[in-house]
Amino acid sequence: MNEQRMLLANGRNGYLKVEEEDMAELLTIQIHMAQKNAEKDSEQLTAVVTTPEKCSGAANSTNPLPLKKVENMDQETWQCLKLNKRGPVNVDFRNITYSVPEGIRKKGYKTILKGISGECNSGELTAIMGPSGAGKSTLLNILTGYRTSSVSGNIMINKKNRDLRSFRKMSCYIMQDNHLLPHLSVMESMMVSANLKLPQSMKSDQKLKIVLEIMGTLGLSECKNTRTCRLSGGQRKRLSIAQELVNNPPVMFFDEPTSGLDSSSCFQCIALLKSLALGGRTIICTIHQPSAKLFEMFNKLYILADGQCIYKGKTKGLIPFLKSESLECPAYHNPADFVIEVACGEYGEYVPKLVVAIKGDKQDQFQNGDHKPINSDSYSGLSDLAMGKELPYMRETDIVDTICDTKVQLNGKGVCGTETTKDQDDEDAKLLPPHLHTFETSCWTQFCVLFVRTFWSIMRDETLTLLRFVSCVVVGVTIGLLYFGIGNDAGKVFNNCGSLFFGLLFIMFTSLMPTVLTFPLEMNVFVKEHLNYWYSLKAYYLAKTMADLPFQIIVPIVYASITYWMTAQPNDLQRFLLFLALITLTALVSQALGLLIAAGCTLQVAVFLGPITAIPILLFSGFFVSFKTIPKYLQWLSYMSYVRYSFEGTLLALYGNGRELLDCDETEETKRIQCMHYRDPKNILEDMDVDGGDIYVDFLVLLLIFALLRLGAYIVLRWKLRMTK
Ligand SMILES: Nc1ncnc2c1ncn2[C@@H]1O[C@H](COP(=O)(O)OP(=O)(O)OP(=O)(O)O)[C@@H](O)[C@H]1O
Repeated sequence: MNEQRMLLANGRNGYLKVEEEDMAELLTIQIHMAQKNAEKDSEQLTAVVTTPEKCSGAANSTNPLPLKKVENMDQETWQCLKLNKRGPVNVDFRNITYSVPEGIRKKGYKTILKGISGECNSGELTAIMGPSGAGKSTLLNILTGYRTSSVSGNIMINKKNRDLRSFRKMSCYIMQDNHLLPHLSVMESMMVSANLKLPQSMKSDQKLKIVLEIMGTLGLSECKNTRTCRLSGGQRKRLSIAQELVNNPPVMFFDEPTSGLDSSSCFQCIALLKSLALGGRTIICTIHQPSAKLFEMFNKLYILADGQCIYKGKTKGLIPFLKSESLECPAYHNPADFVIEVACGEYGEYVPKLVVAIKGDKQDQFQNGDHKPINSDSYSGLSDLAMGKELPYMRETDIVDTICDTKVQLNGKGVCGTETTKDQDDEDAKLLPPHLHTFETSCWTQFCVLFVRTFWSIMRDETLTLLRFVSCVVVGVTIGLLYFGIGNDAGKVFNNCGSLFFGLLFIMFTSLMPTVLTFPLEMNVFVKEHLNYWYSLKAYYLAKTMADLPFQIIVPIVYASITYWMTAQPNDLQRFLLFLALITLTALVSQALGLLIAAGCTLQVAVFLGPITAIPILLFSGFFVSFKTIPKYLQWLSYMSYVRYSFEGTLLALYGNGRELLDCDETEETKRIQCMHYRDPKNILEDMDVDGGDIYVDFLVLLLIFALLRLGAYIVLRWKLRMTK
């Protein structure tokens, strides 16, 4: 009775007949793939469900089985939503408890999940529901493996203990906020995903075919050239799903997939999840309060109230279950609303009663189905693994058994069914064959793909990139005009030092602030993609910093070239090149500082902290207060100020190394004395307190600070990733 049979007729107006007792009475899906252009690029997935909205809960089994009409959906497209050549992946969790420290001093503990258990099977769409604060997102984060610390209990994959790394590889987590890079088009975003998530050995045209198929199926072909920042909420959601679908993961998690969508888009979204589940995947999502129409599309429900499970089982079993506990859903009332009201205590203190009831003998009655996954073809990867062969495209699900078996063989005892802890995960990871831990592509490929993506993102960020260039030209010309031709004038030495210092200050802020402003936003995308196993932190960090390098170099070079000649600094190539190098190095150090601040803070904190850190750096740079006049107990701060080395180096580059005497045109007696004093560049260096300095030491120290800041930013990023767990 519970078998699913899908009959697909080839051709544009094929009919898909799905027989499934569980869902037969609940919905009639009509997936309409409208063809808008000759190449089928504009296919739009629209789905219409007709379902009784009354609070019947249980299905009427005498109804004739509905015929699902699929228009314009050829077999190839349907295949795209199907999970081929995979065994089912069932996720079981037992006795999950999660506590967090509570209170300002964190002395107490708050238990958010209180020993809950359940199972999510392949071929099913499971909804985790409950009132706000019930613990839905927490449970989802634990199931996905995004949260591992302070969690106790067992999570099992196909009845065997979960190995976190390999599970991450075979699953994906689509978060509530669709974190996408705004300046990439839909097609480009998809190709980045394909190039990172599909095996390196796969040919480009094959990857393109997969991408086009998925885009067509999810109705994204029409907007393939649209930048993601211009997509609608529904399109953004579909793009997030499409990106993860590229490698055909058998387990997909969604956090509030319908949030922010209108009712039609909500319906399209859940219809899509349903299609993915029908394709053989295990689909688990949290949902707040679905409409009756959406509610009935779910195969299974897992309802939480105050961290405890008050119902788990088939959707159609909910109303009979509540009825058996004397909770009668009023006629024409949405069952989803009703159960949330019950969970909130609107009908009295029913939660403890329901918790006990669903834990007891009633769970079998409502929970288990007679579920049978669609794809039961099994694949034994064990022999391949044993032979050290590379496993073919996306067979992780099949590897699940192998992983556990391998562990059992390796450690000589069964580890399945033991408590899942972070240490355990780490321990397990060590036991696994190394190639199962790795990403689909090599570190070099990841770097190349991410480098190109970051480079184009910066190029297309017209506002910021253009602003950086325009401001450097405008400020450069303004400074040039303000201090025009003073570089060789002994009477205007201090004005010249002021122009040099202002140049460093300008370069410092134009490098620091864009990084501080943009990096925290990018972090969300990075965390999502990294945790979904697209690429390593190493590859990302290298690509990110290298792609920004040309911009960090060009801006100071343009600025320095304009001001150097306009302010008539010495006509000497060596001095000019040293000046350029120092300005550029200052820009790089500032960017590294911005990166460190942005990596460790939220956007709000970073925006505040960025300019604030600049104050002591500038104060102790030697321009406002000379080193000798700084109180002894504060002098160490001067060594920390990288602008001190930049400024000292700049003065040495321009006035040091045996520069000829400067011009002096002063006629006024008092000024002439000072002017004659500063004709000798040595006196300038002496009075600026840099005469004992060495320009090459300045370069070395700047390079050292740059390296330390970059390393610091990497460590902070790594630490932050750990903290998210
Ligand atoms: N790190 C934490 N420290 C303290 N309390 C926390 C922490 N994380 C979660 N909580 C609390 O745990 C409870 C469950 O949070 P969770 O985000 O899982 O709820 P939810 O059911 O997803 O709610 P919503 O539907 O409103 O998003 C909330 O009361 C929340 O305040």
